[in-house]
Amino acid sequence: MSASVPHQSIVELRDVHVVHRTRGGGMFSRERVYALTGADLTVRAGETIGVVGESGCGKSTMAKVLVGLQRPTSGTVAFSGKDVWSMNAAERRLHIGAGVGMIFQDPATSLNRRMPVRDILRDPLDVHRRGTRKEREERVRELMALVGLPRSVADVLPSQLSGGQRQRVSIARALALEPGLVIADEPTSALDVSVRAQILNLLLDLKERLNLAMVFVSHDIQTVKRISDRVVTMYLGRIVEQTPAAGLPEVAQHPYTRALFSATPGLLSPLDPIPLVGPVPLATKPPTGCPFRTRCWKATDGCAIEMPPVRSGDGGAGSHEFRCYHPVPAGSSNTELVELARAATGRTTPLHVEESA
Ligand SMILES: Nc1ncnc2c1ncn2[C@@H]1O[C@H](COP(=O)(O)OP(=O)(O)OP(=O)(O)O)[C@@H](O)[C@H]1O
Repeated sequence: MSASVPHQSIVELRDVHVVHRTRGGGMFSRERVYALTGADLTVRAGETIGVVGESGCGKSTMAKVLVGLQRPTSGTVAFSGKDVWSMNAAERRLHIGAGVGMIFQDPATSLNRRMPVRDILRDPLDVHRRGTRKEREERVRELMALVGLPRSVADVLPSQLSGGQRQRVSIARALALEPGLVIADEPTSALDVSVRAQILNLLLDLKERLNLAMVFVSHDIQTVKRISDRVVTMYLGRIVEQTPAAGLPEVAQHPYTRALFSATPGLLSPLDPIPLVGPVPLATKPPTGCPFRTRCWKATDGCAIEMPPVRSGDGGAGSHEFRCYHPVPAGSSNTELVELARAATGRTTPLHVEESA
């Protein structure tokens, strides 16, 4: 994105690819899974970026790259301007660990089951040698108060806590070293519906109070739209669009973003999904050119030749970009797009039906 946005960048991904090698092509051969392809993303101080896309499109892979848990196959990941994968492991841990905190989907598996809450929270402070022992104990108490955990749970194990309390521990741990950025990968989806709103509100409150930047990965598109400044749409390992959240879905110009949002209950009334053709291709065999062309009602033969270059969208210089040869005119109504897609494809099947095909 352009340099016209005033905030300082915390993390920058440049042309990042993640390719996994997996068994699947027979006993002795390995298949390549293209989990992330050519990702460019800048996360700036204080902003909230929502990441959306269907299952398997690479959201978690990108989240792990952003927090230094996944080494890219190629491309650069720079924290505060420094390429972290050119550092040695110890330098990288120190550099990233202090700057970025990660909140995982399921606190039942992401917290050390043998450690009491106090030790879980003190661990990052010990590793990073923050303050004296007494100061670390004081910081643990502060963190517990920050996330609304009673002092009485300091000595209990995660298994003795409720799901909501466990996620509060994860949030406190992610904030232990006062990072400028928190990556939250589906932070509420493993929780009971009754506590989801509390945890989300806690995160938003902390974000404001501590002036954190946040990358929020979620299938809950309505929430993503509500809480984000910017929304990144991914499809088959690619970032296909970045838009300002305000004005979504009409501001979006990539046909996939419009289709995804049109299939989201609660955003448009009545729900009127844009029909798409066929299933999502396999991540082992992504199409040539634009990855969405096999399902897109606007695709032409030219879309198969190469990935469309980045174009600026009408949603604001520096904050709206997409990669498409045949973008939707900004402001097009959903009804208009549904009619065009039906006419072009002869299909009426909505996205969420195709997803399970
Ligand atoms: N360790 C791995 N080995 C092989 N393939 C992997 C590995 N991790 C992820 N993948 C594959 O990479 C692709 C992207 O996965 P990723 O988990 O990033 O998607 P996602 O958008 O987060 O999905 P979901 O919304 O279901 O969590 C998928 O095809 C997935 O199966």
